[in-house]
Amino acid sequence: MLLLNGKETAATIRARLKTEIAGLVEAHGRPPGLAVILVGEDAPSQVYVRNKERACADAGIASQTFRLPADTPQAELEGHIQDLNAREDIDGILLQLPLPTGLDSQRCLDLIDPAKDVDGFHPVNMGRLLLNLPGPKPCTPAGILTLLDHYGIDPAGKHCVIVGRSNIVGKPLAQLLLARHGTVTVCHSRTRDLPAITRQGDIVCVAIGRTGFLTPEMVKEGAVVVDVGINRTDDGLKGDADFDGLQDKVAAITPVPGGVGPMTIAQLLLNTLESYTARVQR
Ligand SMILES: Nc1nc2c(c(=O)[nH]1)N[C@@H](CN(C=O)c1ccc(C(=O)N[C@@H](CCC(=O)O)C(=O)O)cc1)CN2
Repeated sequence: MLLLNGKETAATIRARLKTEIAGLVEAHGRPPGLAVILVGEDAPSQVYVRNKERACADAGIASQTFRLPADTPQAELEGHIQDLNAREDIDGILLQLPLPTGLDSQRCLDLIDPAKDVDGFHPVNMGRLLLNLPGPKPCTPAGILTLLDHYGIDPAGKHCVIVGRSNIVGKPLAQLLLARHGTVTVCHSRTRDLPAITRQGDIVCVAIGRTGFLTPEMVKEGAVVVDVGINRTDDGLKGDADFDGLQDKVAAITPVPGGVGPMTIAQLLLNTLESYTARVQR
């Protein structure tokens, strides 16, 4: 069984980016700038944002986090986004999701300048993804593709089964795998006889937020399992896949923690660098 080590792979990418960014700062006189907006007190989001801040600092990206209270009015939040759209030193804007109840995340995402949309969630960039045009790719799905590439796992011709149809993971992942010539099936809460479908998967990606949901009976011998779930349990962080049970059956699997999560952050740095490069070359 091959362990798809996202922590190590992300570290390699981040080291390369650090060198590249140092050269670009010399050439252009300023570092890439990332603005992160974090609204409310969601505990996992605080962890993810802190990890993003640390990764940026290490790579030489100037990141600023705007921490806003959970009762921030929609109009005020939208005002912040518009201010950041106008700032020359900001190349990327990221709105950490989920937002507290009562705030309309789609309206906010729609407002982010597509050229600064380092999450790739703006409808224009989602459309570009669908059409296979250049543009920022959502960080988790793009990070998964980079991880598969790193280990020489090519989705071309493979049956890729995705469990979960979120805008952040399932849908964009389906497009990226399709663009890489995978045969893609997206399953969700209304899918009938899910195990019969996951058992067909050469690559099975699970992103539904239920601890240990994907069991050995649900995958075929020699499948590749990509676990996107991060569930906080009394036994620590657990994925959506039963890692221990699957180990002896699969050809490769991502761990949680240390699998897809660190790749999400590496991809954010890549997207920020791309946005910066495009803006300094205008
Ligand atoms: N604006 C966005 N919001 C959210 C995204 C996103 O891509 N953009 N994705 C997820 C959360 N996420 C990024 O923000 C994210 C998830 C996990 C990790 C990570 O480093 N995981 C570590 C464990 C960290 C821990 O919890 O202790 C791992 O798996 O090893 C980074 C980013 C939802 N929101």
